[in-house]
Amino acid sequence: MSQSDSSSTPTPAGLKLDNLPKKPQPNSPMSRQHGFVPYNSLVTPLLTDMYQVTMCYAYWKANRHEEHAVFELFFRKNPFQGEFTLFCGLEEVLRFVSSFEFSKSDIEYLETVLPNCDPKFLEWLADVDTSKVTLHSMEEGSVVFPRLPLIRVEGPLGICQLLETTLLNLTNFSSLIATNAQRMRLAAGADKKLLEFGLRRAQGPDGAMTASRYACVGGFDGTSNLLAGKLFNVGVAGTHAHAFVSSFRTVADLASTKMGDEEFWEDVEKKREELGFTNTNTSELVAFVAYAQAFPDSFLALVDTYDTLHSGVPNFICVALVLRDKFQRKPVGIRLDSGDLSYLSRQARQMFKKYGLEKAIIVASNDINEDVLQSLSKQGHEIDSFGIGTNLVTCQAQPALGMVYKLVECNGQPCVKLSNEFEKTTLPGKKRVYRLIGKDSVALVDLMKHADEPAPRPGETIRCCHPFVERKRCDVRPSEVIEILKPVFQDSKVLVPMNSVEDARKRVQKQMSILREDHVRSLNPAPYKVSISESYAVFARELWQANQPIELFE
Ligand SMILES: Nc1ncnc2c1ncn2[C@@H]1O[C@H](COP(=O)(O)OP(=O)(O)OP(=O)(O)O)[C@@H](O)[C@H]1O
Ligand SMILES: O=P(O)(O)OC[C@H]1O[C@H](OP(=O)(O)OP(=O)(O)O)[C@H](O)[C@@H]1O
Ligand SMILES: O=C(O)c1cccnc1
Ligand SMILES: [Mg+2]
Repeated sequence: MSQSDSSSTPTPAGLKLDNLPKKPQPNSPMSRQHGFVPYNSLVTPLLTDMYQVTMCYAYWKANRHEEHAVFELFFRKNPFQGEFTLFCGLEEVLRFVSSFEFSKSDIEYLETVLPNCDPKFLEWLADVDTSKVTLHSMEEGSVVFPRLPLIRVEGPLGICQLLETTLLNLTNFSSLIATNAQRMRLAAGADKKLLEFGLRRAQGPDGAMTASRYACVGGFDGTSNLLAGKLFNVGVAGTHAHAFVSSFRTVADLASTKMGDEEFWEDVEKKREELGFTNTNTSELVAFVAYAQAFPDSFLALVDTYDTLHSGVPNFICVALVLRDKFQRKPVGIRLDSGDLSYLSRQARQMFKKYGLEKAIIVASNDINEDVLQSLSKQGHEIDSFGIGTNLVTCQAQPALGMVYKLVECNGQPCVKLSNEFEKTTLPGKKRVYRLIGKDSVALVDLMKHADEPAPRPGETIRCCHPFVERKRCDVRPSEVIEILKPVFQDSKVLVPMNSVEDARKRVQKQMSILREDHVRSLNPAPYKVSISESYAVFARELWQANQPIELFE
């Protein structure tokens, strides 16, 4: 398998999409300050729903656009019937927020969409920036749970409102993909190589780039997507397709039957006779020789074009033995792309052992998903590496994560949204979030407190209440307390390092290791506790009650 990998962290400037440049506005104080721009040139203030701009206009008309607002971004249910989620997309959010400004042509377009609006609003909009916006966030790659604020956005109401859709767009899919990838990693086992093969099936170019990047954050080892390799500095790898095998017919299709000055093809044919593989497909054997001539130290053959066990694997063995024994080169292995992957991988391994090729690697692909990985792990198999495309990048098992962005405070007053479904009721007011860690470095509970309550301290007994079910409470005495919602953007400055994929991937591994096994198992996992302090519980309940009209029955 041809592979490349590099671990150095690229500079932000080096990460710009070469072929889709979004140049910062030349005179913008923001862009001058950071030079951070989103990877994707479509990520601009106009990549939003129209209602954000119309609401902003109405706030402006009511002279409320400068009122101080606090919004929180969160989701209500973990995806894939699981009990954990990986939070991702922060870096692109920071790139977006720090370069936020409407271009002249954006404003001209908005004028056509809102022809009757006061021109002074558009003048105001043309000057809008995020210098008065503050962001607190979970780290990229954090393990997170329902109802926790993942990003808190504070600042002028009109401007914070304008950020909603884009922030959701940038966090929903990246978090979903990273979570999907991590679930596949758990199902496959830590020792397997996982490769993302989904570019051809992804939801357009940006879906593909996001999937390649966050699959690697979530635990994949690399991707077949070369542009992702270049831009995100992730490992790339690949084998070959059926077209390569079926394009060859006879030995005349080889430019030469030799490798260097030595005969190659004849020796391979002799080997086939010697081993008694009389029925294998000769055109496939020719294709394998051609591939080995091009990649003598990374020869990996797709073996299912004609017949995996009666042609592909024996042909691979013939070429591999000649490569190794005559040329002292390194055959790598095979790829299985159809059939029973458990059975075929075990049969192939047995054949490899018989001919002294026991170290040859077996890559498997073909519509693999989390369930197939789980099932293969139970059945037993000899696969070293999985190539996974469609079901990873399209998140077939759940195509969207329901991240939302809700107003929790405005002009110093807490705000709520009530709902018949209690999960949809919002938690009002500005909150701080703590992860309480137990004796064995295991995460016990996440606790939300009102922003002006004192932080919990290690060693003290802390009463933790269920956000909605009053009788559900527990006491926790943590060994460690970590504040997990941290400042990331203030006074036009990004306050955290821009993560490389590798940093985020390491964070994912570290964070997964503090979760109890029962929260991550695939079948009926146990929910992780997300709780609120007693005093916050009293405050929230009073507010919910104050806002809920009381019906009169007669
Ligand atoms: N041992 C196994 N246990 C569970 N699932 C498997 C096993 N082997 C393969 N699979 C999965 O079963 C499905 C087989 O799909 P399908 O029937 O379309 O493939 P195929 O007929 O083997 O190959 P193709 O149609 O591509 O020639 C795939 O999703 C594959 O990942
Ligand atoms: O199955 P996925 O998880 O999406 O992995 C990627 C697939 O893409 C390639 O073939 P393609 O599907 O294009 O053709 P094939 O089905 O005929 O092999 C490859 O051989 C894999 O089967
Ligand atoms: O390199 C491969 O084998 C590959 C890449 C993309 C899709 N399917 C297979
Ligand atoms: Mg396929």
